[in-house]
Amino acid sequence: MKKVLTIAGSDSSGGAGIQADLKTFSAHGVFGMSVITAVTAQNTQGVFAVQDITRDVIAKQIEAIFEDIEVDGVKIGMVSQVQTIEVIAEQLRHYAPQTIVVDPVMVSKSGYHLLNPEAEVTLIKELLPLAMMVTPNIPEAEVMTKMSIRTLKQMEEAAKIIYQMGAKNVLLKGGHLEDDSTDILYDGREFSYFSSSRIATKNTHGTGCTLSSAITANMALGYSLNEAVSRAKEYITIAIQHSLSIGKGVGPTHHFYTLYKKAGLIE
Ligand SMILES: Nc1ncnc2c1ncn2[C@@H]1O[C@H](COP(=O)(O)OP(=O)(O)O)[C@@H](O)[C@H]1O
Ligand SMILES: Cc1ncc(COP(=O)(O)O)c(N)n1
Repeated sequence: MKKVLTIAGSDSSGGAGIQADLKTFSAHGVFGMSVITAVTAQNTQGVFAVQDITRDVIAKQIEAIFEDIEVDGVKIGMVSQVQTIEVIAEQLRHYAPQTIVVDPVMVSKSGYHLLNPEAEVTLIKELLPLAMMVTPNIPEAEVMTKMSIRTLKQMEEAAKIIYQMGAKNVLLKGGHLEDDSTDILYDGREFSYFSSSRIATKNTHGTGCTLSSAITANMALGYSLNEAVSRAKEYITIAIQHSLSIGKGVGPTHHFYTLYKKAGLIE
């Protein structure tokens, strides 16, 4: 069985972060492991407190996994602070796993700064050069490039700038634009487009976490980069189509719709 690691924050409400990542891994039939960078007190309505995990405990979690288990893919989500990023980068340079997907999580859908703004530069400098792929959403790409992004043309321009920052591939997600949800992949030579109709729902908590985990799982399973993104896009689209109205705010996606359907557990 393929073994995949998420390095990210915990979301107590189970919709985003570590919890979304592990559910996505399970739904893909890969074995999920986790390094927790921060514990958030969070639900569908907001983030109410964050406890960062110390540098030493993050280092030890990574060491415990890599010294014992072969890792087929790594996904990085919420990294919170400068020292968190530095220790992750240091450890990953040492263990050098083949596939690293970086989701540059900055601000939650509810508006909370999950990444200290002072750490934005560190994330770009330390993590992008290690990344097989980086998956910014539009607001994150705007912070990274300092440009305003409203059109597909501007998404392409931004993807080129982010590529120059060191990631081998850039997947710029279009979930925050108004038209169809088109994600653009740039590999330094050409663009590929992954499109779906916009689904009318407020329940998109954890969509970015889910997409990057699905890409990582598919890459670990041996799919090519383009296939991995295409399958992940299909997965997130179904997960949003069948998202769950849990809680009073922005509800989570449905990770097991396809599995339940196949097993005849739902109509
Ligand atoms: N309303 C929607 N309908 C269809 N796809 C969506 C919708 N919202 C987001 N997506 C897709 O979900 C994935 C996550 O995108 P996005 O919401 O931009 O990221 P983030 O969760 O990081 O803000 C992308 O593939 C995007 O195209
Ligand atoms: C621990 C953690 N990691 C990531 C997100 C981003 O998810 P979203 O953009 O859907 O709020 C989150 N809310 N919490």
